[in-house]
Amino acid sequence: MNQAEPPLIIALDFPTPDDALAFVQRFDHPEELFCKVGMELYYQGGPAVVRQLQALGVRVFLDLKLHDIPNTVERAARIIGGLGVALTTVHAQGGRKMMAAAVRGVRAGAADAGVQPAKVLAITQLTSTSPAALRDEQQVAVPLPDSVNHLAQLAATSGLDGVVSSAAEVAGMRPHLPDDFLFITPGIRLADAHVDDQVRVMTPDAARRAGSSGIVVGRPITQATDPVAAYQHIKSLWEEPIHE
Ligand SMILES: O=C(O)c1cc(=O)[nH]c(=O)n1[C@@H]1O[C@H](COP(=O)(O)O)[C@@H](O)[C@H]1O
Repeated sequence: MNQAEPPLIIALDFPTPDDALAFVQRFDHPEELFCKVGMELYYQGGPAVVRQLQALGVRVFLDLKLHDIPNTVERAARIIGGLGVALTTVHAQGGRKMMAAAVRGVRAGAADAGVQPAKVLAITQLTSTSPAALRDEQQVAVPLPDSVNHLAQLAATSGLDGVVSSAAEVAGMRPHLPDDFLFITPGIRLADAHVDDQVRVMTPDAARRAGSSGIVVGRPITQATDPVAAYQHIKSLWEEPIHE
């Protein structure tokens, strides 16, 4: 992957490091991949699985969605910062002080280890959250896109580099945020495909047109009969030139 291109990030939601590494090695050029290590794989494989992927040249998004008091988050983020990953996440709902603490922690850890600091993304509203669940379960009275937009602005003014949301909310947020702010969007499905537990979904090409900076795709690739072909197909849709 040309690193200047907006990335297609594969969510390596596998139960063991062996599964994840075997998956990555199906590709002729693992060094062209950008992969997400989430809770399932990290809780089993720890920092070692991150380092094994990095040794294959894979760029890593370590998605642990930190959400705790600022001191705890800062100390955990310091360890993440030392791993030399490209991206990491915290929950915007932890608030301004917690998000700022995460950025401080990541930067301190990166400086200690002599690596580039990860960009820190805020989770806004999970793509599995429906407007009804936001209203009835979380008791958030504003429409879902307004809540996402509010959390994105809170993240930006807390020093974060971007947000995670559905691609459906990107166009509404962009005008209110800095030009280099990142909009990383999971909840990607091909047209007419099973959405699994996702609610706010978009196709790869619609996400691109909506202004996503990068997409995260898991099961449509990892559970495909031919994952390499599925990756290439989704990548070609994502990278299709936009015709206005
Ligand atoms: O932080 C994330 O990456 C994330 C945020 C979100 O709102 N929704 C979401 O699906 N994700 C992650 O994106 C991936 C989506 O996987 P699939 O639904 O299998 O494509 C999973 O690893 C989720 O943990």
